[in-house]
Formats: sequence, structure tokens, C-alpha cells
Amino acid sequence: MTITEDIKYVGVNDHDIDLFEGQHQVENGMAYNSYVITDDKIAIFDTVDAHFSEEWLANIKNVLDDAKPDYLIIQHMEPDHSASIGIFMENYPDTTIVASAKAFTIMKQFFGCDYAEHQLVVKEKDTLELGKHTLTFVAAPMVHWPEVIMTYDSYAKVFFSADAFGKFGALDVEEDWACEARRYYFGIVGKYGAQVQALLKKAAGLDIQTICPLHGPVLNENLDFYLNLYQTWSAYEPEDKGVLIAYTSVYGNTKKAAELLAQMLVDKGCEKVAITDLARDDIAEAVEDAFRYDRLVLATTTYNGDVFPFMREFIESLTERNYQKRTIGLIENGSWAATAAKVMRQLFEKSKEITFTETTVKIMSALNEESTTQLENLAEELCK
Ligand SMILES: Cc1cc2nc3c(=O)[nH]c(=O)nc-3n(C[C@H](O)[C@H](O)[C@H](O)COP(=O)(O)O)c2cc1C
Repeated sequence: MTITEDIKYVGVNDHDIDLFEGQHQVENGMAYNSYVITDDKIAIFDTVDAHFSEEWLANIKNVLDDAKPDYLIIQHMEPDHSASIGIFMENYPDTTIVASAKAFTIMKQFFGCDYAEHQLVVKEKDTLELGKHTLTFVAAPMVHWPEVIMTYDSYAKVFFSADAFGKFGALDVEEDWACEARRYYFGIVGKYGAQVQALLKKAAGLDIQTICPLHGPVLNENLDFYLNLYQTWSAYEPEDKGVLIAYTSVYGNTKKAAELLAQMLVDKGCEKVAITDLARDDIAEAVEDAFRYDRLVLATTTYNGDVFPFMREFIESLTERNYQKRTIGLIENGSWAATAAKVMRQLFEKSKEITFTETTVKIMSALNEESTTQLENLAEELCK
């Protein structure tokens, strides 16, 4: 794949992966992107997962023929991008590895070797001349690891963005960008909104025509769309008006209440109503929807004086990612001492700008007239 006349794609698609980063479902696989700039000097951006080293080396050979790369730029040390450094250096032993000081430290930890004789340590604003192409390094600590550097090619106006602007999904599968990029962002980068905001400020000062991330497609049209979404996500602003109802249920009564509330909201003309069973559906997708919409309803059974485990896991997945600026309604169920609402409220104690609805629905085992009226009140409040 050609990005510009002298920037070529040499990445690989992974359809064998079961869980990305040990937890994220990736039905459409994953792409590990890598790029080659051929100029007076030849630079390669990042390596790929260890299972694909040979395919990646063949892709490089295809572009370079017998030419030898001068630089291997390591922007990010997660092994899906760094695990082929060793085999690369066996094949091209004279290459200089370009990375941050922190990246070399992590390299030694992972692979027992930091190529001390072949290092070029770079930091914010350092430049590397390849010929026509001048690369300027942009430090992006904690987007989403500490060693990350990104790279701006001022000749081609290409921004190599490491894991930022990436998404789940291999490149040979056609799918909507925003859904899988949002799930990727909130699953993996979501905690680091402040750091992403700092990066966006730096990016705003660059004339960028193409974004080359380490996962997902190369972005070269309508870049404002992607930049604006990253602005919204990293500022923890809701992207769309809508309500996510997330529930757990043992015997089906809380589920029934959640579904009834969804119907009430639809009947009232609520812009968008999404509903998810936290025990059965992908929690990462629920996290994505919770950040996407401006309102959230949590419905759960009381469980040994606590909330049902999947609900706790879900709420902790939100709070650890700085969930904020949202309205939350609560539905609790219990057969003798319903305490789930109190526990859920406590779980958000440290969260900023959370508004709880005045109505909290209390179900004692099964919906009755009183709790159904509370549901109606909650629906009314959420649609005000
Ligand atoms: C293992 C277990 C522990 C429970 N602990 C409590 C409890 O501490 N307090 C309470 O009021 N109900 C407790 N319950 C009862 C459920 O919360 C209650 O029956 C609820 O109505 C179930 O709602 P569901 O039909 O949506 O599953 C427990 C149920 C189970 C299975």
C-alpha cells in the first residue's frame, strides 16, 4: 500500500488473535501497522507482533529490494509493535534504532538487549534528516505508555501517531471507523484524557494531511472528523445524546425493569436508547456506550450486601477511566435488604461532575405498582 510516493505500508493483519491486550474481543482481527520511508536514508516505523515477523520482513524486502534500512524508529514498546526488533536486527544489523530513552529501558526489560551500539536517543522536538523528509519527534508520554514518541514528517505532512487514532480490526475487513476506534480509545487510552489533550494541542500546531497510526487504517481525508472525536473523547464530553441502560439480573426481574424503562424512554422519544446485559455482552462495548452517551442507568441486584460482580466490574471500568460529566439513574433490586443503589453511588464517590437523578428505583424482588411508578418517574426525569 502506498501512502505517498515514498512512504509505503508494510504492516500485517492478524486474524488468529483471540483477545487483544489479553482482554479485548476483536472479531475482525487486528492490524499491526508499519511504514517505510525511502529517501536518501531509509527509515522504518515500528515492528509487528512476533507471530508475524517473517511476513513483515518479506513486506519490507518487497519495498526495499536489496537496499538496507538506515533507521528503525520505535515509537511504542508494547510487544505488538516491538517484538520483531530482534529478528529485524539479525537481518539488518547495521540499522540505527531511534527511540526515546525510556523506550530503550523497556526494550532491555522485554528482550534483554537495548542495542547500545546502535542507539539514537530522541526526545521532544529532535529532528532526523532523511533527505527530502525531515522527521520531528513529538513526545506523547502516557498516550498510553510513558515511552511513546510520535513523529511528524514535515515534507510529506504525515503524522505517525503510534497508538493514537488507532482502532480494532484488521485492514482487510470493511467496517465503520468510529465504533471500533471508540471502543479501542476508551478501552485502552481512556484513562489518559489529559495526556491526549496535551498531544492534540501539539498536533494543532502541525500541518497534517495524513495520520499513520499503528493500528487501523491510514487517515487521509476529513481529518477534522477524527481530531474532533479525539477532542470530545479526551475531554470526557458526551459524543451523542442518549441513554445507556446497563443491567445485571439473576432471576430476570431486574432485566424486566431495565427493558420496561428502555421502552418508556423510546415511547417518550428519547434520541437513542442502548441496553446491555453486563453478564453476557461485551463490557468493553458497554464502556464505549457509557462514554458515548450523556445519560446512564445502572440496574442491578443486591448481592451479599454488595452489587452483582459484573456491575462492580463495569462501574470500576468507568471510574478508572475518569468517567465524568454524565447523569446517572439507579435501579436496585433485593429480596430482604436492598443496598445496591447505595453501593453504586459510593463507587462514583471520587468521580467528577456526576449528577444522580432524583428518582432511584427500588424493586423488592419483582416489579410492583410502586416500583413501576418509580420507573415512570425515572423515565420522565431522564427525558426532561
Ligand atoms: C448469591 C445471592 C446473594 C444475594 N444477596 C442479597 C442481599 O444481600 N440482599 C438482598 O436483599 N438480596 C440478595 N439477594 C437476592 C436478590 O438480590 C434478589 O432476589 C433480586 O430480586 C434478584 O433480582 P433478579 O430477578 O433480577 O435476579 C441475593 C441473591 C443471590 C443469588
